[in-house]
Amino acid sequence: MPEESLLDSALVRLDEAARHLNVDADVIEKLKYPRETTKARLMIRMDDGSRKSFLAWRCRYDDTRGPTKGGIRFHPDATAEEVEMLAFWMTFKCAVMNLPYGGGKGAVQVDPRQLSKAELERLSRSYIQAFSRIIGPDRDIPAPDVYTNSMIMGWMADEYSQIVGQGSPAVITGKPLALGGSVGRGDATARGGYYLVRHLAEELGLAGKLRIAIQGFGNAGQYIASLLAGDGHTIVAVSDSGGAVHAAEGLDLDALMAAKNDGHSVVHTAGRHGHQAIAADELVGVECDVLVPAALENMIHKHNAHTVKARLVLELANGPVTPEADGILADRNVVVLPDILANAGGVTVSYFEWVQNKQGYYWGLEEIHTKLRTIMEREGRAIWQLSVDRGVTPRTAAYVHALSRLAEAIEAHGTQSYFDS
Ligand SMILES: NC(=O)C1=CN([C@@H]2O[C@H](COP(=O)(O)OP(=O)(O)OC[C@H]3O[C@@H](n4cnc5c(N)ncnc54)[C@H](OP(=O)(O)O)[C@@H]3O)[C@@H](O)[C@H]2O)C=CC1
Ligand SMILES: O=C(O)CCC(=O)C(=O)O
Repeated sequence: MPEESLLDSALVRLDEAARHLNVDADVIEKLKYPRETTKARLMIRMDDGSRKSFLAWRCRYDDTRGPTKGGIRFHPDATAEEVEMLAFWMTFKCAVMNLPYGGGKGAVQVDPRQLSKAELERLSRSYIQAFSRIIGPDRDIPAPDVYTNSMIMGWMADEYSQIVGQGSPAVITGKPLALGGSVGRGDATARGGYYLVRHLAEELGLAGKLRIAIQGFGNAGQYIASLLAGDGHTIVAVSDSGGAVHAAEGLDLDALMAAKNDGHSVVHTAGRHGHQAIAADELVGVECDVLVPAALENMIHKHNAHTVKARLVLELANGPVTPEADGILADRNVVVLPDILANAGGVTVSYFEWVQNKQGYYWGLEEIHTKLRTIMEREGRAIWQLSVDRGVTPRTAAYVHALSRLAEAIEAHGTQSYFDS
């Protein structure tokens, strides 16, 4: 019997949502497969004069509701299957937030930490050369993801402009401000999750000062730490790819940020500031109120889900909890605010960036924050209510919420649609 693929494991959530909604079988058939996944081999010149090649992909999963949208990941373990699964999640995330987008994702199989800045720029430009016919401001709009950032988005936007012969900022989001980026995109992923938790605090039974554990200390992890610490909550544990540190009385965030800025792991702070090194997997089970996965997929699984002490799991990462772990957490009354809602602040502010690029008129930070908070609260409230009314987990409610919008769009296109080809 063939092994279950990564996408198959993500589709479990679609099947579950379909059980709670009366949708046509055609809709499910359409959402079960990616529309197109393109593979390329990027060849770049290294600083020592040698050539090196890297596998790369871009998947446009579904464009029924608008141009496909989703980040580009640079990671040594990236695969075509992972890209398709991430693009499937983007399809549902954009529908959850009612953004006029479908879902896409891209990746390069590379450890960018092994490249010089010049090599990284050549690789980023070469990605756009390979996929320039697939992306476009009204076709497929990339953005940052794991181990990519605004500098890389800037190089990519520049390369695309060179290819099409004109400035085209709306082709990519998460750009530097100087190239048409939006204020507020930097911390948007964390800020969206932060607004969501604040809005639902009463329903979630969260009151007073909370103890927070954060897995992953990059863009999403560092910003959520700052936002929650800013409200007086205590960050008791954090991890990165190098390990984890713990301090029951609270970690010194400045020391952690300084270590990351100097290129070290958070473990570098152990033995000082009251920080104690712990095994990376122990982070999932530390005593805390809120656990924030902000690293990679499948980090909370059937072998460690029973160790979770938190009352709430706020999924800033994509796919951090496996379907088996979901069941274990639900049985133990641990609430999971799911990725397609909890981390959707990033793509929402990307949408604001794209709108500003198209209209050529730029908003201030307060306006961005208000718009983001309004959408997070509106969709978060609707999903929470749906989960209460149907007696399902917030994850299933989020999928039901998104699926009803996707089904409506698929049906509205008719039966002879370009979107069926
Ligand atoms: N950036 C965005 O706009 C959005 C990101 N996301 C999701 O959020 C998650 C994090 O992305 P982002 O913060 O942007 O990525 P970053 O590249 O900024 O940070 C990733 C972090 O994860 C850490 N990490 C990697 N492997 C492990 C591991 N095995 N255990 C613990 N930590 C690990 C990295 O460690 P180290 O620092 O040592 O390299 C780094 O701190 C991903 O799932 C991404 O898809 C979701 C929505 C939007
Ligand atoms: O900002 C975006 O367009 C997409 C971000 C992303 O890749 C994600 O939400 O997983």
